[in-house]
Amino acid sequence: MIVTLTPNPSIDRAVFVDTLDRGEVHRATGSRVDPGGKGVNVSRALSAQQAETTAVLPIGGPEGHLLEELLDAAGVTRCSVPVSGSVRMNISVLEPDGTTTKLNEPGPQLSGDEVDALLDATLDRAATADWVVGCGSLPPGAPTDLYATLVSQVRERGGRVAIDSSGAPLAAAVAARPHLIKPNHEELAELVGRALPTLQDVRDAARDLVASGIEVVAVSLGSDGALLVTAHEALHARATIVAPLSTVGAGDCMLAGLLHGLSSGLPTGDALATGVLWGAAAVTLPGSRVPSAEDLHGIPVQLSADPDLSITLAH
Ligand SMILES: Nc1ncnc2c1ncn2[C@@H]1O[C@H](COP(=O)(O)OP(=O)(O)O)[C@@H](O)[C@H]1O
Ligand SMILES: O=P(O)(O)OC[C@H]1O[C@](O)(COP(=O)(O)O)[C@@H](O)[C@@H]1O
Repeated sequence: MIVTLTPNPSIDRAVFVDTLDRGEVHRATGSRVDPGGKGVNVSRALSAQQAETTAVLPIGGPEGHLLEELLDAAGVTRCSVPVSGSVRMNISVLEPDGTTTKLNEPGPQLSGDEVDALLDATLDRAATADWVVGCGSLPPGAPTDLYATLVSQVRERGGRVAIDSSGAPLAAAVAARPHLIKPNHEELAELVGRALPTLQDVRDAARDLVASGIEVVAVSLGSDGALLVTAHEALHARATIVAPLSTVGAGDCMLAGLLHGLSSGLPTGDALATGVLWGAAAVTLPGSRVPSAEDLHGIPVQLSADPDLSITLAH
């Protein structure tokens, strides 16, 4: 069972336009609404593959009601923690060539009691979980060390904990030594404070983090797939998608597949390949739709234990 904590969930509204011109009126060609937030997406991706998961999240305001309805309709088991502010709405503007422009709101102000209630609800479920995962940005009022606290408390209880965040909350969590982190290329560069133009640069940065006490550093690299580094190996996997539709939530699906593989007892390489497959399948789908079992068919994944480290990464 995988428990996700999303301190700052969202309603994700994807709006489709022919081209995006700043300052102009646009007639959208379509739109869709999905439940959102990184941990929510991890739980959605797991549920869509019949894997056991519970999403812990704050719920407040009319957007909170809608989020609960959407999660119930998707069959995602949830633990809602009532809060006084409203869940945010994040907007993605999608152009036909796959270019995605995102507008993420800050989220509601949480009180200290609301933050404590979120942590307690997550830790209550930690005993029965293979993994506890803290994901996404923090809303106003949540302390920067929220994920660091989650890491220490799950560790104290003997559980395994993964973090997918960015900036200061990720840096604080890393100091508490989670078992796994899943930064993307940009988040890893920010974490280590330098540009990482090649796969070797990414491997070296991930190795430093492993040396600091994190067991698994899985770096998602967009169209370049993902690199997973442990004390013993550096594995690379990728899948080619010719016409990506939407990358929103691809990293969350990749993390869901990786954790599902690890908790099912797959060897690390196969777990990575599962993550890359789920991430690649996600980019073939509109908005932040998560892949079903059928969506995973026919996408070949190349896995290498000895990747060409000299390649320059796409971004
Ligand atoms: N253009 C693409 N082609 C193929 N796979 C992709 C593409 N973009 C993303 N992916 C898949 O989705 C995963 C996550 O993408 P990435 O953009 O790195 O994550 P994030 O959403 O966290 O920024 C990648 O590891 C890869 O498996
Ligand atoms: O918590 P953040 O960093 O604002 O991100 C939240 C947004 O990210 C998502 O989880 C999608 O993630 P990515 O596009 O980064 O893969 C959306 O569902 C949500 O709107």
